[in-house]
Amino acid sequence: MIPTLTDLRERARKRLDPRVYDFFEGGAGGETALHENEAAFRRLALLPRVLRGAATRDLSVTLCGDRLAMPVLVSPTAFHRLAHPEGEPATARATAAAGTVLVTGMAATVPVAEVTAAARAVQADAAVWFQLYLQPEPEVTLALVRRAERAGCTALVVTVDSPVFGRRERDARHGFDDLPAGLAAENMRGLPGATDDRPRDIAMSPGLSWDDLRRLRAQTRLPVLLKGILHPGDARIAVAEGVDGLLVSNHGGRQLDAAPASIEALPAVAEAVAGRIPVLLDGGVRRGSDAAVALALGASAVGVGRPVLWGLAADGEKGVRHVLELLRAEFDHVLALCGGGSPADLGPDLVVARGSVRGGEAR
Ligand SMILES: Cc1cc2nc3c(=O)[nH]c(=O)nc-3n(C[C@H](O)[C@H](O)[C@H](O)COP(=O)(O)O)c2cc1C
Ligand SMILES: CC(C)CC(=O)C(=O)O
Repeated sequence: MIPTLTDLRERARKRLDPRVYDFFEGGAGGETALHENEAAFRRLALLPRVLRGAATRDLSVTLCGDRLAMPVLVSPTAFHRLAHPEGEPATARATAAAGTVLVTGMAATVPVAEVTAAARAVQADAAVWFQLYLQPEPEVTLALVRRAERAGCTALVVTVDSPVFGRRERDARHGFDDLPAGLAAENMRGLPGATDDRPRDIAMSPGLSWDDLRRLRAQTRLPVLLKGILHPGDARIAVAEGVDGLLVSNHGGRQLDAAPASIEALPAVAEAVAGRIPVLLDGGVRRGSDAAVALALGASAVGVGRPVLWGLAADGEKGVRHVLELLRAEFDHVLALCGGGSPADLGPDLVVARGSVRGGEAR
Protein backbone atom coordinates (compact mmCIF):
# COMPACT_ATOMS: atom_id res chain seq x y z
CA MET A 1 0.00 0.00 0.00
CA ILE A 2 1.43 3.36 -1.00
CA PRO A 3 0.17 5.73 1.69
CA THR A 4 0.38 9.17 0.05
CA LEU A 5 0.67 10.86 -3.32
CA THR A 6 4.14 12.03 -2.38
CA ASP A 7 5.30 8.41 -2.13
CA LEU A 8 3.92 7.81 -5.62
CA ARG A 9 5.80 10.84 -6.92
CA GLU A 10 9.03 9.23 -5.69
CA ARG A 11 8.16 5.91 -7.31
CA ALA A 12 7.42 7.70 -10.61
CA ARG A 13 10.73 9.53 -10.40
CA LYS A 14 12.60 6.25 -10.07
CA ARG A 15 10.81 4.72 -13.07
CA LEU A 16 10.90 7.60 -15.56
CA ASP A 17 13.67 8.85 -17.81
CA PRO A 18 14.88 12.02 -16.01
CA ARG A 19 13.99 14.12 -19.07
CA VAL A 20 10.40 12.89 -18.96
CA TYR A 21 10.17 13.23 -15.18
CA ASP A 22 11.36 16.83 -15.47
CA PHE A 23 8.92 17.55 -18.32
CA PHE A 24 6.06 16.35 -16.11
CA GLU A 25 7.31 17.89 -12.90
CA GLY A 26 8.71 21.18 -14.09
CA GLY A 27 7.26 24.65 -14.29
CA ALA A 28 8.04 27.86 -16.11
CA GLY A 29 10.89 30.24 -15.29
CA GLY A 30 12.18 30.01 -11.72
CA GLU A 31 9.26 27.71 -10.77
CA THR A 32 7.85 30.10 -8.17
CA ALA A 33 4.25 29.56 -9.24
CA LEU A 34 4.83 25.80 -9.28
CA HIS A 35 6.21 25.83 -5.75
CA GLU A 36 3.59 28.26 -4.44
CA ASN A 37 0.68 26.10 -5.65
CA GLU A 38 1.53 23.55 -2.97
CA ALA A 39 3.03 25.98 -0.42
CA ALA A 40 -0.06 28.21 -0.35
CA PHE A 41 -2.21 25.30 0.83
CA ARG A 42 0.22 24.78 3.73
CA ARG A 43 -0.44 28.38 4.80
CA LEU A 44 -4.14 27.70 5.24
CA ALA A 45 -5.86 25.78 8.01
CA LEU A 46 -9.32 24.32 8.44
CA LEU A 47 -11.33 25.34 11.47
CA PRO A 48 -13.55 22.32 12.07
CA ARG A 49 -17.13 22.39 13.31
CA VAL A 50 -18.39 19.79 15.79
CA LEU A 51 -21.61 18.06 16.86
CA ARG A 52 -23.36 18.65 13.57
CA GLY A 53 -25.09 15.29 13.35
CA ALA A 54 -23.60 14.37 9.98
CA ALA A 55 -24.03 10.60 10.34
CA THR A 56 -23.67 9.82 6.66
CA ARG A 57 -21.63 11.49 3.96
CA ASP A 58 -22.37 11.96 0.26
CA LEU A 59 -19.34 13.23 -1.68
CA SER A 60 -21.03 13.57 -5.05
CA VAL A 61 -21.37 16.79 -7.04
CA THR A 62 -22.97 17.57 -10.40
CA LEU A 63 -21.06 19.71 -12.89
CA CYS A 64 -22.39 20.77 -16.29
CA GLY A 65 -24.84 17.87 -16.25
CA ASP A 66 -22.32 15.18 -15.26
CA ARG A 67 -22.45 13.54 -11.86
CA LEU A 68 -19.10 13.03 -10.13
CA ALA A 69 -18.81 10.56 -7.25
CA MET A 70 -16.44 13.00 -5.56
CA PRO A 71 -15.44 16.64 -6.11
CA VAL A 72 -12.08 15.66 -7.63
CA LEU A 73 -11.53 15.31 -11.37
CA VAL A 74 -8.57 14.66 -13.65
CA SER A 75 -7.13 17.83 -15.21
CA PRO A 76 -5.78 17.59 -18.75
CA THR A 77 -2.11 16.67 -19.08
CA ALA A 78 -0.30 16.00 -22.32
CA PHE A 79 1.31 12.80 -23.61
CA HIS A 80 0.28 10.03 -21.19
CA ARG A 81 2.17 7.42 -23.20
CA LEU A 82 5.35 9.11 -21.97
CA ALA A 83 4.33 7.88 -18.51
CA HIS A 84 3.07 4.41 -19.44
CA PRO A 85 2.74 2.46 -22.72
CA GLU A 86 -1.06 2.23 -22.35
CA GLY A 87 -1.35 6.00 -22.00
CA GLU A 88 -4.68 7.85 -21.87
CA PRO A 89 -6.96 4.75 -22.09
CA ALA A 90 -5.44 3.49 -18.82
CA THR A 91 -6.11 6.87 -17.21
CA ALA A 92 -9.64 6.84 -18.65
CA ARG A 93 -10.45 3.39 -17.23
CA ALA A 94 -9.17 4.35 -13.78
CA THR A 95 -11.06 7.65 -13.79
CA ALA A 96 -14.29 5.99 -14.92
CA ALA A 97 -13.89 3.39 -12.16
CA ALA A 98 -13.59 6.23 -9.65
CA GLY A 99 -16.82 7.71 -11.02
CA THR A 100 -15.34 11.05 -11.90
CA VAL A 101 -14.54 13.16 -14.96
CA LEU A 102 -11.43 12.83 -17.09
CA VAL A 103 -10.54 15.96 -19.02
CA THR A 104 -8.61 14.43 -21.88
CA GLY A 105 -6.08 16.66 -23.58
CA MET A 106 -5.90 17.82 -27.15
CA ALA A 107 -2.23 16.77 -26.75
CA ALA A 108 -3.15 13.16 -25.94
CA THR A 109 -1.02 10.38 -27.37
CA VAL A 110 -4.16 8.33 -28.15
CA PRO A 111 -7.11 9.71 -30.21
CA VAL A 112 -10.04 11.05 -28.20
CA ALA A 113 -12.47 8.39 -29.53
CA GLU A 114 -10.28 5.63 -28.08
CA VAL A 115 -10.08 7.46 -24.76
CA THR A 116 -13.87 7.79 -24.44
CA ALA A 117 -14.32 4.16 -25.54
CA ALA A 118 -11.92 3.00 -22.80
CA ALA A 119 -13.84 4.99 -20.17
CA ARG A 120 -17.22 3.67 -21.35
CA ALA A 121 -16.00 0.08 -21.32
CA VAL A 122 -15.68 0.45 -17.55
CA GLN A 123 -18.73 2.62 -16.88
CA ALA A 124 -21.39 3.08 -19.55
CA ASP A 125 -22.11 6.70 -18.62
CA ALA A 126 -18.51 7.72 -17.84
CA ALA A 127 -17.96 11.43 -18.47
CA VAL A 128 -14.99 12.56 -20.53
CA TRP A 129 -14.44 16.24 -21.30
CA PHE A 130 -12.16 17.49 -24.07
CA GLN A 131 -9.49 20.14 -23.47
CA LEU A 132 -8.89 22.45 -26.37
CA TYR A 133 -6.36 25.11 -27.33
CA LEU A 134 -8.22 27.33 -29.81
CA GLN A 135 -6.22 27.27 -33.03
CA PRO A 136 -5.66 30.45 -35.04
CA GLU A 137 -7.68 29.00 -37.94
CA PRO A 138 -11.33 28.57 -36.80
CA GLU A 139 -11.84 25.65 -39.19
CA VAL A 140 -9.09 23.67 -37.45
CA THR A 141 -10.66 24.32 -34.04
CA LEU A 142 -14.04 23.28 -35.44
CA ALA A 143 -12.63 20.00 -36.80
CA LEU A 144 -11.26 19.20 -33.34
CA VAL A 145 -14.57 20.05 -31.70
CA ARG A 146 -16.41 17.72 -34.08
CA ARG A 147 -13.96 14.94 -33.22
CA ALA A 148 -14.63 15.45 -29.53
CA GLU A 149 -18.41 15.52 -30.10
CA ARG A 150 -18.34 12.36 -32.20
CA ALA A 151 -16.28 10.66 -29.52
CA GLY A 152 -19.05 11.45 -27.01
CA CYS A 153 -17.29 14.04 -24.89
CA THR A 154 -19.79 15.92 -22.73
CA ALA A 155 -18.01 19.26 -22.30
CA LEU A 156 -15.22 21.36 -23.80
CA VAL A 157 -12.52 22.88 -21.61
CA VAL A 158 -10.86 25.74 -23.46
CA THR A 159 -7.43 26.57 -22.10
CA VAL A 160 -7.02 30.33 -22.18
CA ASP A 161 -3.80 30.81 -20.20
CA SER A 162 -1.47 29.91 -23.05
CA PRO A 163 -1.31 32.72 -25.62
CA VAL A 164 2.35 31.71 -25.88
CA PHE A 165 4.09 28.61 -24.59
CA GLY A 166 5.66 28.81 -21.11
CA ARG A 167 9.44 28.91 -20.86
CA ARG A 168 10.30 25.58 -19.27
CA GLU A 169 13.89 25.75 -18.13
CA ARG A 170 14.23 22.07 -17.18
CA ASP A 171 13.22 21.08 -20.72
CA ALA A 172 15.68 23.59 -22.18
CA ARG A 173 18.49 22.14 -20.04
CA HIS A 174 17.72 18.62 -21.26
CA GLY A 175 17.13 19.74 -24.84
CA PHE A 176 13.72 18.03 -24.50
CA ASP A 177 11.76 19.57 -27.37
CA ASP A 178 10.11 16.66 -29.18
CA LEU A 179 8.38 13.39 -28.43
CA PRO A 180 10.30 10.13 -28.79
CA ALA A 181 9.75 8.14 -32.00
CA GLY A 182 6.40 6.37 -32.01
CA LEU A 183 4.58 8.91 -29.84
CA ALA A 184 2.55 11.80 -31.24
CA ALA A 185 -0.36 14.13 -30.47
CA GLU A 186 -2.84 11.78 -32.17
CA ASN A 187 -5.80 14.20 -32.17
CA MET A 188 -3.82 16.47 -34.50
CA ARG A 189 -3.64 14.03 -37.42
CA GLY A 190 -5.40 14.78 -40.68
CA LEU A 191 -5.64 18.52 -40.00
CA PRO A 192 -4.15 21.36 -42.06
CA GLY A 193 -0.43 21.41 -41.34
CA ALA A 194 -0.25 17.64 -40.78
CA THR A 195 1.70 15.34 -43.08
CA ASP A 196 1.25 11.59 -43.61
CA ASP A 197 3.69 10.76 -40.85
CA ARG A 198 3.49 13.79 -38.60
CA PRO A 199 0.44 15.41 -37.00
CA ARG A 200 -0.07 19.16 -37.07
CA ASP A 201 1.75 21.01 -34.27
CA ILE A 202 -0.44 22.56 -31.59
CA ALA A 203 -0.37 26.33 -32.11
CA MET A 204 -0.51 28.83 -29.27
CA SER A 205 -2.36 31.94 -30.42
CA PRO A 206 -1.75 35.32 -28.76
CA GLY A 207 -4.31 36.98 -31.04
CA LEU A 208 -7.33 35.14 -29.63
CA SER A 209 -10.15 37.20 -28.13
CA TRP A 210 -13.65 36.80 -26.71
CA ASP A 211 -14.86 36.88 -30.36
CA ASP A 212 -13.16 33.53 -30.95
CA LEU A 213 -14.82 32.07 -27.90
CA ARG A 214 -18.22 33.40 -29.05
CA ARG A 215 -17.70 31.74 -32.43
CA LEU A 216 -16.85 28.44 -30.78
CA ARG A 217 -19.90 28.55 -28.53
CA ALA A 218 -22.14 29.21 -31.54
CA GLN A 219 -20.76 26.08 -33.21
CA THR A 220 -21.39 23.54 -30.46
CA ARG A 221 -24.10 22.54 -28.03
CA LEU A 222 -21.57 21.21 -25.55
CA PRO A 223 -21.00 23.18 -22.34
CA VAL A 224 -17.83 25.29 -22.58
CA LEU A 225 -15.60 25.86 -19.57
CA LEU A 226 -12.58 28.18 -19.52
CA LYS A 227 -9.38 26.88 -17.98
CA GLY A 228 -6.73 29.22 -16.67
CA ILE A 229 -8.78 32.08 -15.23
CA LEU A 230 -7.07 33.99 -12.39
CA HIS A 231 -8.42 37.55 -12.69
CA PRO A 232 -11.91 38.31 -11.30
CA GLY A 233 -12.46 40.74 -14.19
CA ASP A 234 -12.14 37.86 -16.66
CA ALA A 235 -14.47 35.77 -14.53
CA ARG A 236 -17.12 38.53 -14.76
CA ILE A 237 -16.76 38.74 -18.54
CA ALA A 238 -16.98 34.96 -18.84
CA VAL A 239 -20.26 34.90 -16.89
CA ALA A 240 -21.66 37.73 -19.02
CA GLU A 241 -20.62 35.85 -22.18
CA GLY A 242 -22.57 32.79 -21.03
CA VAL A 243 -19.63 30.48 -20.38
CA ASP A 244 -20.69 27.32 -18.51
CA GLY A 245 -17.87 27.04 -15.97
CA LEU A 246 -14.42 28.28 -14.96
CA LEU A 247 -11.29 26.50 -13.88
CA VAL A 248 -9.07 28.70 -11.72
CA SER A 249 -5.57 27.58 -12.64
CA ASN A 250 -2.06 28.83 -13.28
CA HIS A 251 -1.50 25.76 -15.46
CA GLY A 252 0.44 23.98 -12.74
CA GLY A 253 3.00 26.82 -12.74
CA ARG A 254 3.93 26.04 -16.35
CA GLN A 255 2.91 29.33 -17.99
CA LEU A 256 3.25 32.67 -16.13
CA ASP A 257 5.77 32.09 -13.36
CA ALA A 258 4.79 35.39 -11.73
CA ALA A 259 1.19 34.23 -11.36
CA PRO A 260 -0.21 33.67 -7.87
CA ALA A 261 -0.92 30.22 -6.49
CA SER A 262 -4.27 28.97 -7.79
CA ILE A 263 -5.74 28.77 -4.28
CA GLU A 264 -4.79 32.42 -3.67
CA ALA A 265 -6.64 33.51 -6.80
CA LEU A 266 -9.76 31.46 -6.03
CA PRO A 267 -11.64 33.64 -3.49
CA ALA A 268 -11.80 36.74 -5.72
CA VAL A 269 -12.92 34.69 -8.73
CA ALA A 270 -15.55 32.88 -6.66
CA GLU A 271 -16.79 36.23 -5.36
CA ALA A 272 -17.03 37.67 -8.88
CA VAL A 273 -18.95 34.63 -10.12
CA ALA A 274 -21.25 34.61 -7.08
CA GLY A 275 -22.51 31.08 -7.69
CA ARG A 276 -23.82 31.75 -11.20
CA ILE A 277 -21.64 29.06 -12.81
CA PRO A 278 -19.40 26.38 -11.31
CA VAL A 279 -15.87 27.41 -10.40
CA LEU A 280 -13.23 24.67 -10.33
CA LEU A 281 -9.60 24.86 -9.24
CA ASP A 282 -6.42 22.99 -10.04
CA GLY A 283 -2.78 23.41 -9.01
CA GLY A 284 -1.04 21.91 -6.01
CA VAL A 285 -3.86 19.66 -4.80
CA ARG A 286 -2.01 16.78 -3.14
CA ARG A 287 -4.30 15.76 -0.30
CA GLY A 288 -7.97 15.52 0.49
CA SER A 289 -7.52 18.46 2.87
CA ASP A 290 -6.37 20.64 -0.07
CA ALA A 291 -9.58 19.75 -1.88
CA ALA A 292 -11.58 20.62 1.23
CA VAL A 293 -9.87 24.03 1.54
CA ALA A 294 -10.59 24.79 -2.13
CA LEU A 295 -14.23 23.80 -1.78
CA ALA A 296 -14.56 25.90 1.37
CA LEU A 297 -13.17 28.89 -0.55
CA GLY A 298 -15.73 28.55 -3.32
CA ALA A 299 -14.71 25.76 -5.70
CA SER A 300 -17.29 23.17 -6.75
CA ALA A 301 -14.54 20.63 -7.44
CA VAL A 302 -10.77 20.42 -7.85
CA GLY A 303 -8.59 18.94 -10.58
CA VAL A 304 -5.32 17.05 -10.26
CA GLY A 305 -2.66 17.03 -12.96
CA ARG A 306 0.73 15.66 -11.92
CA PRO A 307 -0.55 13.18 -9.29
CA VAL A 308 -2.31 11.27 -12.06
CA LEU A 309 0.91 11.14 -14.07
CA TRP A 310 2.75 9.82 -11.02
CA GLY A 311 0.18 7.06 -10.59
CA LEU A 312 0.29 6.22 -14.28
CA ALA A 313 4.09 6.08 -14.32
CA ALA A 314 4.25 4.08 -11.09
CA ASP A 315 1.67 1.43 -11.92
CA GLY A 316 -0.44 2.22 -15.00
CA GLU A 317 -4.23 2.04 -14.59
CA LYS A 318 -3.85 0.61 -11.09
CA GLY A 319 -1.63 3.52 -10.08
CA VAL A 320 -4.19 6.09 -11.26
CA ARG A 321 -6.95 4.21 -9.45
CA HIS A 322 -4.84 4.40 -6.32
CA VAL A 323 -4.34 8.17 -6.69
CA LEU A 324 -8.06 8.80 -7.03
CA GLU A 325 -8.96 6.40 -4.21
CA LEU A 326 -6.46 8.09 -1.88
CA LEU A 327 -7.92 11.50 -2.65
CA ARG A 328 -11.46 10.21 -2.17
CA ALA A 329 -10.67 8.56 1.16
CA GLU A 330 -8.71 11.56 2.43
CA PHE A 331 -11.41 14.03 1.38
CA ASP A 332 -14.11 11.91 3.01
CA HIS A 333 -12.07 11.74 6.20
CA VAL A 334 -11.45 15.49 6.31
CA LEU A 335 -15.13 16.19 5.63
CA ALA A 336 -16.03 13.98 8.60
CA LEU A 337 -13.47 15.69 10.82
CA CYS A 338 -14.95 19.06 9.85
CA GLY A 339 -18.44 17.91 10.79
CA GLY A 340 -19.65 17.91 7.19
CA GLY A 341 -22.04 15.52 5.45
CA SER A 342 -21.56 16.81 1.91
CA PRO A 343 -19.27 19.16 -0.02
CA ALA A 344 -21.88 21.91 0.36
CA ASP A 345 -21.19 21.97 4.11
CA LEU A 346 -17.75 23.48 3.50
CA GLY A 347 -17.82 27.28 3.57
CA PRO A 348 -15.28 30.12 3.85
CA ASP A 349 -15.77 30.38 7.62
CA LEU A 350 -13.86 27.08 7.93
CA VAL A 351 -10.62 28.47 6.42
CA VAL A 352 -8.11 30.52 8.41
CA ALA A 353 -4.55 31.64 7.76
CA ARG A 354 -1.95 29.65 9.65
CA GLY A 355 0.23 31.70 11.94
CA SER A 356 -2.32 34.43 12.54
CA VAL A 357 -2.42 34.93 16.30
CA ARG A 358 -6.15 35.63 16.43
CA GLY A 359 -6.90 32.51 14.40
CA GLY A 360 -10.38 32.32 12.98
CA GLU A 361 -13.19 34.46 14.19
CA ALA A 362 -16.56 32.81 14.61
CA ARG A 363 -18.69 33.91 11.68
C1 LIG B 1 2.99 17.40 -17.90
C2 LIG B 1 1.83 18.35 -17.93
C3 LIG B 1 1.16 18.57 -19.12
C4 LIG B 1 0.08 19.44 -19.16
N1 LIG B 1 -0.59 19.59 -20.33
C5 LIG B 1 -1.67 20.39 -20.37
C6 LIG B 1 -2.40 20.54 -21.57
O1 LIG B 1 -2.07 19.94 -22.61
N2 LIG B 1 -3.45 21.39 -21.57
C7 LIG B 1 -3.83 22.07 -20.45
O2 LIG B 1 -4.79 22.82 -20.48
N3 LIG B 1 -3.15 21.95 -19.30
C8 LIG B 1 -2.09 21.12 -19.23
N4 LIG B 1 -1.41 20.99 -18.06
C9 LIG B 1 -1.88 21.70 -16.85
C10 LIG B 1 -2.87 20.86 -16.05
O3 LIG B 1 -4.10 20.75 -16.69
C11 LIG B 1 -3.16 21.46 -14.67
O4 LIG B 1 -3.57 22.78 -14.82
C12 LIG B 1 -2.00 21.39 -13.69
O5 LIG B 1 -1.20 20.24 -13.89
C13 LIG B 1 -2.55 21.40 -12.28
O6 LIG B 1 -1.54 21.41 -11.36
P1 LIG B 1 -0.99 20.10 -10.59
O7 LIG B 1 -0.13 19.39 -11.55
O8 LIG B 1 -0.26 20.72 -9.46
O9 LIG B 1 -2.17 19.27 -10.13
C14 LIG B 1 -0.32 20.12 -17.99
C15 LIG B 1 0.37 19.92 -16.81
C16 LIG B 1 1.43 19.04 -16.75
C17 LIG B 1 2.12 18.81 -15.44
C1 LIG C 1 3.20 20.42 -24.65
C2 LIG C 1 1.88 21.07 -24.30
C3 LIG C 1 0.89 20.85 -25.38
C4 LIG C 1 1.37 20.56 -23.00
C5 LIG C 1 2.11 21.08 -21.79
O1 LIG C 1 3.22 20.75 -21.45
C6 LIG C 1 1.41 22.04 -20.98
O2 LIG C 1 0.33 22.47 -21.35
O3 LIG C 1 1.92 22.39 -19.91
